[in-house]
Amino acid sequence: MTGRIPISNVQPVVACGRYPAKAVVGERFTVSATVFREGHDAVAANVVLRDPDGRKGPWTPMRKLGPGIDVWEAEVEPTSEGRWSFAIEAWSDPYETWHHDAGIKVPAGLDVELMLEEGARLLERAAKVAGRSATGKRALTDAVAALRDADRPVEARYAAATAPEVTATLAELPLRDLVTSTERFPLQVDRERALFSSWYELFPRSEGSSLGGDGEPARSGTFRQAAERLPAIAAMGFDVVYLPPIHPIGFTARKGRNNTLDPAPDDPGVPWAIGSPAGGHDAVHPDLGTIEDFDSFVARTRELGMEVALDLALQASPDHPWVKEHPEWFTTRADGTIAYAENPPKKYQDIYPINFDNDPQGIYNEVLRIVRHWISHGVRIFRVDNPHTKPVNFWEWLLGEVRKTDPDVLFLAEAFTRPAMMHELAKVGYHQSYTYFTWRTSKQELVDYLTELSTETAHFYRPNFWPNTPDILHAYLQYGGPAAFKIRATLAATLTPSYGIYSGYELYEHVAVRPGSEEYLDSEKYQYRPRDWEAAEREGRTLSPYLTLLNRLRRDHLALQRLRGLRFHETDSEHILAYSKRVVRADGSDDTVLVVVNLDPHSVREDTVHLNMPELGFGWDDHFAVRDEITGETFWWGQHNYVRLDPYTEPAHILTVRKV
Ligand SMILES: O=P(O)(O)O[C@H]1O[C@H](CO)[C@@H](O[C@H]2O[C@H](CO)[C@@H](O)[C@H](O)[C@H]2O)[C@H](O)[C@H]1O
Repeated sequence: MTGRIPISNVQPVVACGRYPAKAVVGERFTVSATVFREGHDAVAANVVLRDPDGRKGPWTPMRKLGPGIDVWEAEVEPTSEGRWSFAIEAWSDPYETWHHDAGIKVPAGLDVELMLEEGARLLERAAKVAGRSATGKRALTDAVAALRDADRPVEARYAAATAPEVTATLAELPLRDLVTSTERFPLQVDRERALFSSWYELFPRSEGSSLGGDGEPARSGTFRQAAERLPAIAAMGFDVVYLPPIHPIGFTARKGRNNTLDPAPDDPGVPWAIGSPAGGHDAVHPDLGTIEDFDSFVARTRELGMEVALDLALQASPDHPWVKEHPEWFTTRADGTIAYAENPPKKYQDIYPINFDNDPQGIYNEVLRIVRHWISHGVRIFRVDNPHTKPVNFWEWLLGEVRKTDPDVLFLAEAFTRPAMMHELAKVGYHQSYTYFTWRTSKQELVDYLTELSTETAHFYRPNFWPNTPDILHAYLQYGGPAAFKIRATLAATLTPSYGIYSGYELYEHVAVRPGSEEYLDSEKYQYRPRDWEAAEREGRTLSPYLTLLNRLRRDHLALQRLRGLRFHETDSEHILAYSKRVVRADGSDDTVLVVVNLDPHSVREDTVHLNMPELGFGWDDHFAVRDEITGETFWWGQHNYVRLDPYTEPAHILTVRKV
């Protein structure tokens, strides 16, 4: 049934409240609803935010967006992790109704004494509301006396009842009639890294590895060697070190270099082909070292202020212990064979997919055991490979179980598939999700996609932007030269609060295995990839100083740590993209970053940026100082601004706004 005061279109609500909306600790976000009533009496609304213990938050009145719209909103800010809730209360506002009516009738001389007495009775009632401060009470009783003081001029009596101290007192604790509440809507509040994180993907086996040759076999790097690379990653400002699977790799149907099906004897195989006689998902590859070496790697990562994210790829090489111990976990065909996995058109001939329906309880328990095993080794983040090829209700169960014991453990969904599945995975509990960003390169594509991500889906889908991954070397990077790497890193790092790069990005690695392919030549998925980081630094062949700057700006600017608050600004050229990120804090202060990017990595582009000034907190005719954090230059900007961006020097402005 509709309540006495109708309340509809409550946001943020996911699937009618079946799943929680998402926020992180300290994230201020907008709650909104449509509220109205019959007739002409005034209505108002407020949000009731409750913490995980059910305690109510501070009184949060909502404001009406504009006349005739009936949309109300307010900002709330959860302060701790856990399952919060919120409800909207709508009510009839007798004081506001009186204020409006008396404002018309008293000056017109209509029902004057009656109106003033009705006002006095209302304020008398308001003075008795429990919890009213002594000062507030006095302001109201003084107004009551003034309203009834027939010796004063009528205007003065009316003015006393509408004085700022009276309206402020009533704003603090209003008179509320016909209070109508919605149900409580769930809100999951996670630790901040669920929203704001900077990922670096690293194959530990490549650090200190050798490709062999001259009769020498290829040699794997180890956890201990990979740990030596950690300080450089931390110095660049990354905070999550993501490791592709670290488990033993199968021999049967092992793949060779460049995804060939006839490996050389010393080809190491693909890390995602998990399982060999040395163990399965709970073991470490013997070439990488021991579990103690892994523990030291995790500890060193933490010492440097970062976290390890581990790959969770639920599939098995034909040599995985599961294949012998639990043949029922796989689908056996009529000829007795098990079909290999596919993600069409990709073929994964070296792995078997799991059939979750044959022995759900057995598989569920085994996966939970594995996840808990790695949690016990200090892993608090999992990057889940191809979650869209497993049942959604399995993920809902698994993530729910983990949340019960380890609510700080985060999961990133690597589902490159249709939006319905990507959204559902986020709704049932994934904290972050990969996106289509890698393939959105034109201005219109970026505007459309980012508008969707930062508004329509922001309350349940936290995007993580990757300019490259070991599977995706976009043509833009293959043919755009170093400028393309700068441009895509700038976009990824400033458009959304979570982004990541796969190592080698800073070295501008850009050669595809063949024209038209997005696969790297000599991909690290199939072989070791030793890199001479020091020589690249020495010779200035690295983007790492720029990445360091981007990550510093992300740490320094709250606006870059939030998804909501992104606005695009008009530009004349199809090659120039302009946007701002802005956060207004509870005390009214704000943080604003303006970014202008030349999307054309080949040519200098000049253009005019037309700023939507109110979106930046300015009037249309205001002027203000901006500092380009890349070059250190300061400009004086207003509504219309000339820009010239040269991809061979700096293809972007990252401007911090100075308010004077
Ligand atoms: O299917 P996606 O594009 O989402 O890619 C992810 O999953 C793949 C399967 O795990 C994985 O593919 C790699 O491992 C396979 C199994 O060893 C191998 O057959 C593929 O050639 C190799 O690319 C991919 O890396 C991962 O991101």
